[in-house]
Amino acid sequence: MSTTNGTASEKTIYLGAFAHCTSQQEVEICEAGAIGVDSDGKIAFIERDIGDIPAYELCERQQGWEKAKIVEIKDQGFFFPGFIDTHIHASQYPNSGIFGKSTLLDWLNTYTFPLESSFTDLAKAQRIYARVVNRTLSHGTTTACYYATVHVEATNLLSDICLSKGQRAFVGRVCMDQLSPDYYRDESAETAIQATEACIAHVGKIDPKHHLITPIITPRFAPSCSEGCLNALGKLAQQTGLPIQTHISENKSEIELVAEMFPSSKSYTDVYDKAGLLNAKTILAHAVHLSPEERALIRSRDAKISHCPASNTALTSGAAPVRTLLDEGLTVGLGTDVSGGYSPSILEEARQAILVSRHVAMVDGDAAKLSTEEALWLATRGGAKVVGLESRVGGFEVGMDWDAQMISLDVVSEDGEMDEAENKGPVDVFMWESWSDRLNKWFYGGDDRNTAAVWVKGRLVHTTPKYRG
Ligand SMILES: O=c1[nH]c(=O)c2nc[nH]c2[nH]1
Ligand SMILES: [Zn+2]
Repeated sequence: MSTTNGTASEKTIYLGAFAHCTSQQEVEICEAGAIGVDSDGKIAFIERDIGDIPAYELCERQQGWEKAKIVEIKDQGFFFPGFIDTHIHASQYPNSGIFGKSTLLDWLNTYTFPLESSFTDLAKAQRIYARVVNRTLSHGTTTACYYATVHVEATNLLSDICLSKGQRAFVGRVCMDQLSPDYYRDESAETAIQATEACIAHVGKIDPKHHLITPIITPRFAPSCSEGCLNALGKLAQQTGLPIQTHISENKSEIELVAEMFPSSKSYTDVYDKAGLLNAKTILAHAVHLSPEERALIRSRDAKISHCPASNTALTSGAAPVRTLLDEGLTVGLGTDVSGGYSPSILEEARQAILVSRHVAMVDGDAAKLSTEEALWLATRGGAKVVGLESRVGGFEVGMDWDAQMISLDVVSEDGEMDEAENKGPVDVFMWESWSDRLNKWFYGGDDRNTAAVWVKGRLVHTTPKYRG
């Protein structure tokens, strides 16, 4: 049962192992836990060592929880916070995996603009957006920062779909009034602003308090926006207090283009800063080739970074220096950047973050390597900070929302057999592994077949047959 504001209506106690990041370097694994979630979808209590206490006794122990529903992990799995995708193009989902040998600027013209321009067709938009929301939920993404297209109706449809399916989402109508094809662009800065305001007004009607859906101001990137458009979007951000998302410093040709197009700006970052688009609610995707001065400016404005390693590798954009970004105190999360990135899975993105950090380490030294714990931190707590929701999601603490996933692992029996009908996941557990080993096996080998169930604000938004709640 869900209420209109997208929260659970039944008190529930989640029983079994749970894991979450307690710092950038540490994952707490609790083998026998109990997490009580109230009717608003908020965590009301956490018990860390319930031992063999039966479920009914647990309910009686907590005043007012006698009739609570119990959801128990029955295999060797664990609860984990939902993932946060800080940068994904919902409209590009059908192009996942289609990029050939292209690099950013020809990729946009060859693959991306033709697909995005077709979102005048609302039936097509409905089909694609329903699919991408289902798919990301099935991979455990409880919060997503979406780019839609320039089309107001289709962008509003994406907001409607996220709301009805219960995914927490930031939905951006893309602004692009220059250097874009004639068949796909805003006529002028004024029309870009009007269309953005129309999308903001729509969310104001369907979710006025932004319980789940928040509009996000979205200049595509500096080359596709005139100075007038950037300035007007900066003003709109200031008037509304809404967050901002854009791309920065992804590819060397793009950076040269920005320098040519904005000769009075000191850097790519300065273009956004001058327009009033660089503040604590700004999400900058990629940030591969930033200079030390640009990183210092971003830090001073408290703007956030979405690291998109799969996309950066696929489009040969470069390897973002994540260790440097973190050491300098910048806030970083992960973005799938579908369809520059080929996968809608943040777990896959976290693995890619680790592998890319190895490539950086081969040049810069071992300190550049990210650990499993750090990658999981970026996927949850880091992402939560990037979207300004760190007090509500990304971990398990009293008062936070129950945005969570149930991870299930298949257990190989004593004789080496498995019930193939029941066990279809990619990760086998032999029961001699430590909990930390199990977490690593899921991290490197797992996929959506391990994501048995997903909740947002306590509302069950995705299940597989593995879920027996
Ligand atoms: O990865 C990217 N995807 C895009 O759609 C885009 N547009 C501008 N710059 C971009 N980078
Ligand atoms: Zn992108």
